[in-house]
Amino acid sequence: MICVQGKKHLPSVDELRKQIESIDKDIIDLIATRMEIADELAKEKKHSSQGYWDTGVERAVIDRYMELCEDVSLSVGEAKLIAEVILKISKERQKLLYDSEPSVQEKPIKRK
Ligand SMILES: O=C(O)C(=O)C[C@]1(C(=O)O)C=C[C@@H](O)C=C1
Repeated sequence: MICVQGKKHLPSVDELRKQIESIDKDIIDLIATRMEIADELAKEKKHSSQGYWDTGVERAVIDRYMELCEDVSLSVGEAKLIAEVILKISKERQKLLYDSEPSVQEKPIKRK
């Protein structure tokens, strides 16, 4: 709620849509940054001969989202759903990268 000259002013539909638009931009920026970091992680895991998916970490990510929702207006189910969608995208990208990025052994040795 916005106060104009001491009077309470209920935001209009347009104002609320503007707020949502701005938040959507932040969400996309943050998710894209998270995906870029997960891409890097996938490359590092491949270079150190680790598998690309880790179900233990995935469980911890979902639990983290479910705990984080306790302080905000999201239900546990909603937070879990968000975590699952993010993990689904992250894992698909990791698999693609893992399958395309050459491993240490496969990388050509640079000779001078
Ligand atoms: O922590 C990792 O090992 C990651 O690769 C990141 C991440 C994630 O996006 O949170 C992605 C795939 C794994 O299965 C688990 C977690």
